[in-house]
Amino acid sequence: MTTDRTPPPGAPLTGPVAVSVQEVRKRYGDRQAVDGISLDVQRGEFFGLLGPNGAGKTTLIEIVEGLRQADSGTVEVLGERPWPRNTALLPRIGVQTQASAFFVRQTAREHLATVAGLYRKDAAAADRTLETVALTEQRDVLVENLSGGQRQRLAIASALVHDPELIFLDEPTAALDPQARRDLWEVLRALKGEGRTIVYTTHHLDEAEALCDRVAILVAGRIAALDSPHRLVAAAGAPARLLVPAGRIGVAQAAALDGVDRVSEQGGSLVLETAAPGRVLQAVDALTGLDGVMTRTATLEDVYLELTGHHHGPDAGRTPAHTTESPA
Ligand SMILES: Nc1ncnc2c1ncn2[C@@H]1O[C@H](COP(=O)(O)OP(=O)(O)OP(=O)(O)O)[C@@H](O)[C@H]1O
Repeated sequence: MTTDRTPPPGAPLTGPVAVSVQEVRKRYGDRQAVDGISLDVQRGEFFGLLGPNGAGKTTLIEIVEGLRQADSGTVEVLGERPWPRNTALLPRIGVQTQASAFFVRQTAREHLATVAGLYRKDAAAADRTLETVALTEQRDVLVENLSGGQRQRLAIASALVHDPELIFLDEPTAALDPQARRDLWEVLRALKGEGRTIVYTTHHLDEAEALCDRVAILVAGRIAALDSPHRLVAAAGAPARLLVPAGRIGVAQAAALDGVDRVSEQGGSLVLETAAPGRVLQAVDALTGLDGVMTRTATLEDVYLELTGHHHGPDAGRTPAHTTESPA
């Protein structure tokens, strides 16, 4: 049984478990791809699996999906063992992969109706799912003529058309332009809103932060962190940065402000690092006013880079991709 264990950090205190992974290991030759991973995914949860290339995400997911056999450990999916290959699970799970295959000479609707037929679902299920992923307008467009974003949505629709309880999505927003990515986020949020459990692999940390209830960060086959993005960021205790346009206050003056830990000059701004942004903002306000002053707070990407060893020092947070910016 999986329900009598202490819930993982950030998880609801009670609640049914969709996926339970206990001490799972998988070795390829001398490469320990998965090295004793334990985690639970709650039903209805949007769970992110993050980690650098080669961290073991795909191997773990494929073990959970029943596509690979673990060397040791136990896995339960919707209360069942996925290995040996458990066909009773197939109608209950949906899988979208980077290698999702399409019937390219069919229209979007024909393609989806074909997939629906494989699960003994009717064409109405295809129409409903096209609506869910906002592809109704493109229903009569040949798959080969769909844009990249539309194809990604069709791949998700193909994983959804049989109405699964649990969905595995592998980098569904890879190669999408920013607007298409944001549009897809709305589709994914709607899926969660329907109560489905989603296991989500991505290299986009902003996306994980925006969508996931909890994330596991894998490093070299082990879990380096597992919690809600918010709690991971808060626990990391990374400093906030206040950016004051250059020339408004001097470096020494800024360094002397109560609560300022470090001051540097970067790209036309004076950057004040602090663990007490409220206090420092007040002090800056009193000195020069807050016009043009920006704050940058730590993000999940900062936590990730710290854990995965790719943090390039205190300036890393200056890159917009690493930070959220908001007017002070
Ligand atoms: N079939 C295989 N045979 C041998 N080694 C493998 C096999 N599959 C994966 N590996 C190795 O196991 C390790 C984990 O790979 P895995 O694909 O699970 O990582 P990943 O986190 O999904 O990476 P990515 O983000 O690049 O998809 C890597 O070192 C990989 O080279």
